Amino acid sequence: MNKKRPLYTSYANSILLETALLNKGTAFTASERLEFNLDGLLPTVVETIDDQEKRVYHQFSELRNDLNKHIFLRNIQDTNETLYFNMLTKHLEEMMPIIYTPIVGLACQQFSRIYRRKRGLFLSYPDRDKMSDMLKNLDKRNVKVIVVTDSERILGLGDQGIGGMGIPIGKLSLYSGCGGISPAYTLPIALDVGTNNQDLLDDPMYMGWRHERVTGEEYFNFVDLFIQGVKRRWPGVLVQFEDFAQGNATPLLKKYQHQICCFNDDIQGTASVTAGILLAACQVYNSSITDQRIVFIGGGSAGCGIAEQIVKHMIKEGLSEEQALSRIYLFTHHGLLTTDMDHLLDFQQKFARDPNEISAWSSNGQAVSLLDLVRESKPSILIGVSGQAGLMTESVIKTMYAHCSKPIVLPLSNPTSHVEALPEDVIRWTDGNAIVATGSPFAPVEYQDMQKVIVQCNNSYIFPGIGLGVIASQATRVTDTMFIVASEALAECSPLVNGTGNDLLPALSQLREVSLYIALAVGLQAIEEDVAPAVSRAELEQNIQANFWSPEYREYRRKR
Ligand SMILES: O=C([O-])CC(=O)C(=O)O
Ligand SMILES: [Mg+2]
Repeated sequence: MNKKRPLYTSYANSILLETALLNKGTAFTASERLEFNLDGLLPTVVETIDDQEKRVYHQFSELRNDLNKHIFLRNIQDTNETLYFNMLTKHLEEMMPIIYTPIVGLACQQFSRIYRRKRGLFLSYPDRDKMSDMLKNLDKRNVKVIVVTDSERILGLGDQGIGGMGIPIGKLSLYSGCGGISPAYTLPIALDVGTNNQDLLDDPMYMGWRHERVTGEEYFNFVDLFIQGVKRRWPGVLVQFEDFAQGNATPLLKKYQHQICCFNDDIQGTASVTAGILLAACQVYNSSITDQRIVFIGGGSAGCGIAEQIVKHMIKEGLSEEQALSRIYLFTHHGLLTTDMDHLLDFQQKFARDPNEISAWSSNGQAVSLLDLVRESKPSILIGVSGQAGLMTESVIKTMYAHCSKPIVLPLSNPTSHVEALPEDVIRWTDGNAIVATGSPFAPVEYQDMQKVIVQCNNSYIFPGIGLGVIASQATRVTDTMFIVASEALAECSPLVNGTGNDLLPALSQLREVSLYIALAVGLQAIEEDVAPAVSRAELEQNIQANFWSPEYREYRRKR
């Protein structure tokens, strides 16, 4: 809902035009131009935001190169945020791949080369004694959502040093563009704890701290300084951890999820969207999540996060934990995880299988291969979270299909170059019978006379709605159950499930509606779990609407 009240500001002259959150450019009216000493600083004509949007969209459309398109959009964002989000919401499907996955990956890799202007906070380890000052220097009094990364695992691209800042910026664009959180309330943060990326360390243009990564106690103490500082500066703020390496992601989540309002998007957001897709697919097939057998390729924190959440849904649907776990197999670069392996990570333990159970599965007397596993365990669902291209080979998919006439195949690794299989291949290898969803966007696949839409199984379906729900309900914690209800809400939005269309998930252009729907479920759950003030459903709905920002200009008055 757009706030129609006038906005009072003491900024004037070119300062007003150079403040991206307030700038309206040629849309300042004649009386505002007089009031704010803007006469002469702008071309004569007074335009509407639609006029401006047409011009910038035309400029955008003239560009041929995706990275240049990204730079162009970021530039509009840095000069006029309202116009940027107005254009983004009008062309979400076209622009999402530019400001978000996959092109944002390239922008992170090239960050120090394409850098233009300041945005967000860079908190570097050598400045750790100045943490409070750095947080104070940012002149946003009312930050409600922070997305923070230490850039060690940017998408599937690994350590990008401070270049990882592109990710929090992109995620927060979706918070505002899809989740209706005003950009006045958002803050991207890069923790600069060094980089182990030698190319960056050797690059004379690299703009981060030229030092190997700080690790262990020093690292965790630094993150803690940051968290405590944020708690003092913006009490109650929602913190989204993004693209931390798996060795740190789970410990940080475990440490802080009961201390502050926070979540890890790669673990919990990815799990939630995947579970939502699986719930929807099960409903379409008239089966239950409890009937599925699932093989994961990759067993890192994201994969285990998905597995954890699937287990919770299975238990909710009546299985014991043991029964649920018996339906899940994790295959990593060490092979199928079994209890006799000595390098299992904490979060992998419960998914490890009894080696006796699988001892006869190998076809050549060696370790069980992925193909052996698929042949013997007969999965109905195959999930790729390996970060490695091509692991879902033709023989793997065909073997799966031989045992399951309607396979669900999710090659989720990002960006596009890291996908485990191309959707068109999976569809061909399964005679058009597979449901395929990917982490990065893919064009629809033509198969015989059908056009198959490839659903994007990306956490962007979930985190904007979680954020909106948390903010509107004033939740003080993000609980696991909020992600469970978010998945169920997402499944209810499935056009195939609710009979409004032929696709498994709503189009990206519907993300605003989806986020509103998820926010309500999340807010209700927060109230139910007593982590948010008790209000009626109607009041919560009202709060969600009141918090839902629309990228339109307001009338300005001078604050004296
Ligand atoms: O950013 C995305 O597209 C999804 C995500 O969180 C990741 O791959 O790390
Ligand atoms: Mg991520």
